[in-house]
Amino acid sequence: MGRGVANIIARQTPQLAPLNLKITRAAVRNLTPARQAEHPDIALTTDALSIVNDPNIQIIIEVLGGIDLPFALLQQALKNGKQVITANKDLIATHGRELTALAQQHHVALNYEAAVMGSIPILRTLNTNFAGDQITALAGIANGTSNFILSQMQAGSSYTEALQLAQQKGFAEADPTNDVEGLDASYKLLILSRLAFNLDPKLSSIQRLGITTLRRADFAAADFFGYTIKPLVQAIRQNQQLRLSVAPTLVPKNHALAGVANEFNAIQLASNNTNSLTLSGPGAGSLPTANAVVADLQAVALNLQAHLTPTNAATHLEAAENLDLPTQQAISLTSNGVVTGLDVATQLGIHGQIFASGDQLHLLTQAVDRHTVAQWQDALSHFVGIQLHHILPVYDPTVRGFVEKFQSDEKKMNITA
Ligand SMILES: NC(=O)C1=CN([C@@H]2O[C@H](COP(=O)(O)OP(=O)(O)OC[C@H]3O[C@@H](n4cnc5c(N)ncnc54)[C@H](OP(=O)(O)O)[C@@H]3O)[C@@H](O)[C@H]2O)C=CC1
Ligand SMILES: N[C@@H](CC=O)C(=O)O
Repeated sequence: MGRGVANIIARQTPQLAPLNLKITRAAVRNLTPARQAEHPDIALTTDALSIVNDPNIQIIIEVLGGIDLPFALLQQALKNGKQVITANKDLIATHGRELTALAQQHHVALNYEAAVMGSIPILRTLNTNFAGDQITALAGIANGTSNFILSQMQAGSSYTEALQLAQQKGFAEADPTNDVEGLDASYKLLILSRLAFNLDPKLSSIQRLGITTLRRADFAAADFFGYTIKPLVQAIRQNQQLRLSVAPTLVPKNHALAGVANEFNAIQLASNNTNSLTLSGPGAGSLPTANAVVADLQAVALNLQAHLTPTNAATHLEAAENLDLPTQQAISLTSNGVVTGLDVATQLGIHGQIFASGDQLHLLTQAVDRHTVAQWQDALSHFVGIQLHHILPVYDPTVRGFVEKFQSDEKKMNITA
């Protein structure tokens, strides 16, 4: 992404030109004469700390990745009075509070729009558009790599092929484990929760499930039940309580989020005044996410020009408690050919629908609480003749304040049907 930022700044658009922005130094891990020759105006170094301590530099943009090194670098940068921009959700989710406090203390900016949902200006929207409103829930797709992989699998690719393509296209993290295990989206959900609800949930309070156990059979079953599968982040607020989840989730086929494909991300906010607001755009990739970094850069540079002291969001956060809401589930199993879906449903007390295809069994269940899901998981892992693949949640937009929009979508479908 660093290259994307440099390319955009070099274009000197009419909005950027008057700001006189110039990249003078950049840190890379592998420095070669050929690489330096590609960027004659930028002094490359492998010593990132020397940039942070350079008195001639006003603004630091961190796009290295990781947690410990950027944390040390950005602490030093803020103490040195530099404006800081980062795209690093791992860092902001983990140490955002300390860094924000440090930025406040030194009267400098700490901006991180690119860290959440790439090109979508969601943090700016949360910071500026809901002053007189209260957000009650949010739902969306926050990881481009997972959405890309699931979209490609639905179109016929294997998981491995799809992941390799996501890596080639620069969507995945250097180590894609965080993408496919839902940790990247969880970090983004923590940051969103702070800005949307002024609450500070713990990473461990997120019900998290990765996409690695999904198979093509799951898409066929979801389709039969009237759904598609999307890597969804969800947050529902009731007073000081939050229900947070990151999981491949069955989304009704007629819902707006079902149509968000490949590396695109989207977010729907439910609030008291606006009911439902949806934003969508590329969530990963060099230029779209660099665009968000440059938007932060413009804001910081305009503040510097106007000698304004920046304000940093989410400084007074309250602890969040866990909320449990009954949710429908989709159970995916392989049978030995003797055990039927009805056997499983009867044994577990499931009232729902069954889809069987060869030895693959899928059950769409009634809404249950977390405790029941855990009991089912335990029972199915000991069930003779059955192999459990996963239990996925089902998205119910009516629970979270998107009621009117969802109903109007349904009416539209009925009229055209
Ligand atoms: N890719 C995307 O779509 C998005 C990424 N992000 C975030 O942006 C950050 C960067 O991601 P991305 O651009 O994909 O990552 P890359 O791995 O492509 O780029 C990281 C850059 O940082 C340099 N670097 C890493 N470690 C060091 C170090 N110790 N000292 C000096 N230079 C170092 C690397 O140098 P070298 O080239 O020599 O290895 C490389 O140029 C991450 O925090 C990521 O989560 C956020 C939104 C979207
Ligand atoms: N790896 C991330 C990049 C952007 O945050 C993703 O796939 O969404």
